[in-house]
Amino acid sequence: MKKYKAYAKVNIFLKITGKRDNYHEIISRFMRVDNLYDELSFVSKSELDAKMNEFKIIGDFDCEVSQNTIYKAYVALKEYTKSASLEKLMQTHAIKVEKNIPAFAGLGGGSSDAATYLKMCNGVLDLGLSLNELATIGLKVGADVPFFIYGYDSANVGGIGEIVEPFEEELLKFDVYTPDVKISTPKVYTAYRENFYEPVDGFRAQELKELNSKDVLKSLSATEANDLFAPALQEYPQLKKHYRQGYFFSGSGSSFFKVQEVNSGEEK
Ligand SMILES: C[C@@](CO)(OP(=O)(O)O)[C@H](O)COP(=O)(O)OP(=O)(O)OC[C@H]1O[C@@H](n2ccc(N)nc2=O)[C@H](O)[C@@H]1O
Ligand SMILES: Nc1ncnc2c1ncn2[C@@H]1O[C@H](COP(=O)(O)OP(=O)(O)O)[C@@H](O)[C@H]1O
Repeated sequence: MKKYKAYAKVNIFLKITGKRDNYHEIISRFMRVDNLYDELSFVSKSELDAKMNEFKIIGDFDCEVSQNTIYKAYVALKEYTKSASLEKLMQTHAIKVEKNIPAFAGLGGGSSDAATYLKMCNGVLDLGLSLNELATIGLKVGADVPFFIYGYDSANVGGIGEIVEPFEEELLKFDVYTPDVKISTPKVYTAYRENFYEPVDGFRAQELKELNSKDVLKSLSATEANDLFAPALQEYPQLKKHYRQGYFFSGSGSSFFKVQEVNSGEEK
C-alpha cells in the first residue's frame, strides 16, 4: 500500500497584518520540515467493517473521528464533488495515519494530514481537481491547509492562510523540540488581539517577504519574528522555562526550532 508523506512546517516569521471577522490576517513564511512527517495510506477494511460503512481512521489521536481534520477534509470534499466513488472508497477502505508530528505543536500536523488526504483522494479517484480547488476545499478545514496542498518547500502565506506564494530559497534543516505544553491556537490569537494587537505596516511586511529565511532568523529575535510568541508566553507562562537561546517559536506553538549548524566536514 502506497504511503504518502504529510510534512510538518515551521513559521520562520509570522506577523499579523489585520483582522477579518474572528480571524487574523497574517503574513508568514512557511517552510517545510523535511525530516518530520506523518505517513498516510489507504488500507482495505475487513468485510464486517465495510458493512458498518463508517469513516475509519487508524492512528494515534486524542480526538474523536468527527473532530479529526482528515474526516473534516472528507466531508468538505464530498460536499464539493458529490462523488459516489469517494463514498465508496471510504466504505471499503480506512485511512491509516502513522503520526510523527506532535499535536498542538504549531507544526501544522492536522492541517498537513488534511491536505495530504485531499491530494490522495484526488489522485486515487482521478477526481481531476486543480490545486487551487483543493486549496479552496482545504481552507474550510483549517487556515494552514492551503500551504500543504501546494506543497512548496518555502512560501509567503497571507490572508488568513489562503494566499500562498512560493519563495525560491534553499530548504533549511531544523532542530525542532516540542515542550509538553498543549497550546490552544484560538486562545493565543485571542490573547494577541486583546493585549498585543499591533499590525505590521505594509512596507515592513514587503521587506520580510523579500528576505530569505536565514537572513530573517539572523536579524530578528524570537519575539520580533513571531507575533504569537508574546501572547503564548502570557497565556502559558510555563513555556518560559522551555525557551533556549537562539531558537524561534513556530506558529501558535509550543514548538521551538533553529536552523541546524552545518559542520565544516559535512557537504554544503
Ligand atoms: C497559528 C498557525 C500559524 O501557521 O498555525 P499553527 O500554530 O496552528 O500550526 C495558523 O495561523 C493557524 O492555522 P490553523 O491551526 O489551521 O487554524 P484554524 O484551525 O483554521 O483556526 C483555529 C482558530 O485560530 C484562530 N485563527 C487561525 C488562523 C488565523 N489566520 N487567524 C486566527 O485568528 C481562530 O480563532 C480560529 O478559530
Ligand atoms: N489529523 C490530525 N493530526 C493531529 N491533530 C489533529 C488531527 N485532527 C484533529 N486534530 C486535533 O487538532 C489539535 C492539534 O492540531 P495540530 O494541527 O496537530 O496542532 P497545531 O495546530 O498546533 O499544529 C488537537 O486537538 C488534535 O486532537
